[in-house]
Amino acid sequence: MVKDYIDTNDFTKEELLGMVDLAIAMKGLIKEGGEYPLLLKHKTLGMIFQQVSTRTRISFETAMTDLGGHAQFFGPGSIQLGGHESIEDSGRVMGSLVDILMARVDRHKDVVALAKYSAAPVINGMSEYNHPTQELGDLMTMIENLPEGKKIEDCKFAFIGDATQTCVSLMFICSKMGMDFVQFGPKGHQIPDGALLIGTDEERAVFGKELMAIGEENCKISGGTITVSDDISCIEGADFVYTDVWYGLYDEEVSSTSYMDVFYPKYQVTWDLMNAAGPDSKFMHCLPANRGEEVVDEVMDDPERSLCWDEAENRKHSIRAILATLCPQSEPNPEKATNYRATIDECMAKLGKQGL
Ligand SMILES: NC(=O)NCCC[C@H](N)C(=O)O
Repeated sequence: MVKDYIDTNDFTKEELLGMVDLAIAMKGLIKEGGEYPLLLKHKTLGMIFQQVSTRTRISFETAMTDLGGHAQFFGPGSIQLGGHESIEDSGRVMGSLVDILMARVDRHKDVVALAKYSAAPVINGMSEYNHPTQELGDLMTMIENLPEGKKIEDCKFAFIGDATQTCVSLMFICSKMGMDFVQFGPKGHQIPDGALLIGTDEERAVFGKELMAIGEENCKISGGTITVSDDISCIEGADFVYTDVWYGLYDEEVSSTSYMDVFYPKYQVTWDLMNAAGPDSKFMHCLPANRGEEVVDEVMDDPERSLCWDEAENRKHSIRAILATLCPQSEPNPEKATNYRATIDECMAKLGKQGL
């Protein structure tokens, strides 16, 4: 398995499903009152955030505590990546000070560089390109809520609205799993347009084609399909209907047109839209939501068909599994440590204190 969790395309379908199995098992163990699985006792996670975060930060920090470890928070502005210290140097230094790192970055290339130079594994906590920890949590939520008689590869997934990094990420994981993925969104904001990515229209269009090519490669192996359309009939039969904000963390850099004019009302998730997918379709959202914009309250708060609260909780459960999978564990070796223990005892005795 690769060292870092930067992109789910670096993992096989089986490896990703293995992490979901681990996540569901640890969630069950803790919920049933079993002991916390202290798999990362004394391990430290360094968390770098160049963008704000609620779910991701809390999930990582809580997950480390649950596993017996500790998390350090470096908020926006507190650590430079490529400022007065180069990313190479920060990666080398931080990777030697902690056991595992996560970073939510302004630019995807920075989390890639961090991983290259850090000896410790690096987890991508979201970039302008993708959001792989959200992917695993969402896969877990779908697996826990499969329609009766269906396997994950039998399911259809409809993403409504803008081709955000969350949308692109869901295209990656759905195509990896062999699902039918649909983006129902307006032209100019579809995945092949590279809508959320930074750059000129031409650069984004080239990048959008590359994104589609990655998904299509996944489909060749998995048997999945990818459809992008501005015709609502494309969402018919969807088991999961997902949306994200129309104006997110990275849009300030690229968008000046009114997003309401582009998306409202056609791409708002209402009961009519949910029922156009099917009477039993389930609603999902990575959150935070702009209620009354991309989704109406009645859908988001529906106790039967909205999964978005379970989905938010599953961020923690899935991140626990990612950490347990990637963070190196220490093998205690009492015999080898004997000399060091004797020296420590001597030093402590000189200080008039108790040794080990
Ligand atoms: N659940 C999350 O981590 N949400 C992060 C916000 C994603 C949204 N597409 C944004 O860029 O603002």
